[in-house]
Amino acid sequence: MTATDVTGARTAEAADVITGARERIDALDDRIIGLIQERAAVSAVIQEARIASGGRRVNLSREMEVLGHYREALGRPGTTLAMTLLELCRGRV
Ligand SMILES: C=C(O[C@@H]1C=C(C(=O)O)C=C[C@H]1O)C(=O)O
Repeated sequence: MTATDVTGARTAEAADVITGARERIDALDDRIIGLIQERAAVSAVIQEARIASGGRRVNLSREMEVLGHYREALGRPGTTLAMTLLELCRGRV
């Protein structure tokens, strides 16, 4: 397969731009995944402390704050993203 095949570009110049930009996206995705894993670890500390104190794993008022934060920054899809993040961090409710 040629670079143009793989990228969908019709010229070698466009294929070069796409290949370089895809490398940056892959690096960004690795960082995003690392940040999500770090978030989940911090979230687990909070959840374990609350459960050990006799409380519940989930705190809905805090989750509303998190959802609002993402919605304000990213619009409607931000809410969907935040819901997925919450599920990754505390499991399904
Ligand atoms: C981390 C917490 O516990 C749970 C997980 C949350 C999260 O990952 O952001 C938010 C609320 C809670 O359901 C918290 O209360 O802050």
